[in-house]
Amino acid sequence: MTVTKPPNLNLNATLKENTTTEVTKKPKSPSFLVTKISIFLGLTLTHHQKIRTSNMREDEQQQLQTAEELMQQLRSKATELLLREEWKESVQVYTQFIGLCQSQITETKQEASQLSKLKKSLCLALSNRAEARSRLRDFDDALRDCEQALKIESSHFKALLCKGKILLSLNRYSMALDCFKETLVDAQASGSLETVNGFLEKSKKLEYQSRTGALDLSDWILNGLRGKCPELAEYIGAVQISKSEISGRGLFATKNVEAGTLFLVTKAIATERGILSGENSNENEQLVMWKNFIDKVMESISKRQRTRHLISILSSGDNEDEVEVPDVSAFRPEAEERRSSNEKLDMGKILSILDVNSLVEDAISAKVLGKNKGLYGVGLWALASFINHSCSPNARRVHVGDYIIVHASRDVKAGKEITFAYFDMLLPLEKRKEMSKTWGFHCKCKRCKFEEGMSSKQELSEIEIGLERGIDAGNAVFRLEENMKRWIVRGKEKGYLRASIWSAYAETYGSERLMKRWGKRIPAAEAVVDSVVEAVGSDERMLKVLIEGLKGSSCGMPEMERPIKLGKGLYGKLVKKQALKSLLEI
Ligand SMILES: C[S@@+](CC[C@H](N)C(=O)[O-])C[C@H]1O[C@@H](n2cnc3c(N)ncnc32)[C@H](O)[C@@H]1O
Repeated sequence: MTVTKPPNLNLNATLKENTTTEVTKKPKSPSFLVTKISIFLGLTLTHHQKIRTSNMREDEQQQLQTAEELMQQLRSKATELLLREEWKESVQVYTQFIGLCQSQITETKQEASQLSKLKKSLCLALSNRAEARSRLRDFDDALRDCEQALKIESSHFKALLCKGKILLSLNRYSMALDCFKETLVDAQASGSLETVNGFLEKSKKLEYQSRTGALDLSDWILNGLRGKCPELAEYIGAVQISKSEISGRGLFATKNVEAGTLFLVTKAIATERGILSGENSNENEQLVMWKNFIDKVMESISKRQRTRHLISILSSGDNEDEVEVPDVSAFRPEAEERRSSNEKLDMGKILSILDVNSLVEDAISAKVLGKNKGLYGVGLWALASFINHSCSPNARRVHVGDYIIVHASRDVKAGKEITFAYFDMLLPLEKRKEMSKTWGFHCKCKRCKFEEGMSSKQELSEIEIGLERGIDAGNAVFRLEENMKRWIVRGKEKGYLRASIWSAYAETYGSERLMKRWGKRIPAAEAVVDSVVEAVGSDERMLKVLIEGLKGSSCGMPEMERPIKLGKGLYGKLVKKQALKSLLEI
């Protein structure tokens, strides 16, 4: 919406000084405010100049009248700005109005009827300022405005409606639901029944989702991910934060779950997205995106005490084993707001925290639903930041809009640490070491420890080097399989080594020529896929091999169950079986 500012109202410049005027501060005297505000706003000065020059001459009545006139002008300016969606300026003018109104109430003698009129005006102004503040995503202050308005009039329709909307934005669904229920009383009279019912439905749906984790994105997915992303609710499943053997703290399952089960759904503290110019994308493009991302995080910290607190408990990479282990309940949207701001959080620390915890949405180990191709995204998700990396992960992340959904990519037992891959784990040890180095750590996962123990095996490095130099993929697979028999490698460990040269397996199973030559001397694709999935969880590339194999055979229903299970590990329980089939194109 393009709008021009009203004439004579250079609010940005003139009101700067007043932007910090808070309703909680002690109100200034009416005459002081009247004069000051009039000058700032360039309103009808003659009256107020009179007040200033003949301060003592004017009687109280005249002052009241003047204040009333000024309040009227302020109110209409603020309303005009609100309608123009000039939120910041509207907050500023409402702040002036509210200050004046409060001082009229507390510091001047008013008749009962006049006092009640003033209180009504104050309530409305507080509700309107809350609306403008919430549009600026200044939710803490907006909520305070609503609460102040509701202290004056507990059933004030606009304040309740605005409070409900803010609570929804803060993902406090059950509180929002209660709030909207209260607005029902006056909704009919104010002609807003339909709006209120819409909000009621929405909060009911989200409250249920956040309690049960029951998400169903089937329709949206079957519809080709077109249109707006579905609305999601934050959800925390059977998880807790504890000390990790990998490093510092980690997230742990508190009960046995099967592949596909949701662990958590959380909204980003901030995200930044942009289209990079593909292979030619230069460092500058990414730097600009990161700068914007950091700005957004900073803004969020400055506006919300809770964000500040949550960020302050994330790892900055230093002394990770000594930092406190927070309770997972601190991440529930309805958790008590922390009012204290004694957390030390300077710019240097914030940058380290972002460095350690930010995730790139379209990493190979993540799934992004409903986003244009080529869109690069980075974000910070507080609770997901406690998930350590593993090269044999048991969870995956799916990105939908600003939400991250973390689910089990294979069955997970109670008490096990939940891990996902920060980078591609279908690579040999040395390549993965290089990747973890760029993340600033030396990977201590079970698979890396096992493969480090195998590094003395000359044959293994010969296979890897051979592959880099372009030896026949089938030959590499054959050699690894034969060597594993000799080394007596079993179970999951077989899966680890196979995962390390997965590209050779995929190439072999996908090539008629290679299968003709090696097919009878290497294990069947399904058995290899099963062992790799068991070791490192579901991945699209294994699914591809499986589906290609199935397409080539006349498969019956039992064979379909395998890709469906793999698909669940990939997409979680976000999609019903039918939608999953169409997603997998089977
Ligand atoms: C997003 S945080 C994960 C949570 C972190 N452990 C904590 O206590 O807050 C990422 C940091 O955890 C540590 N980390 C994660 N995965 C690891 C791994 N596989 N091996 C060693 N350190 C790891 C690294 O210090 C990394 O910078």
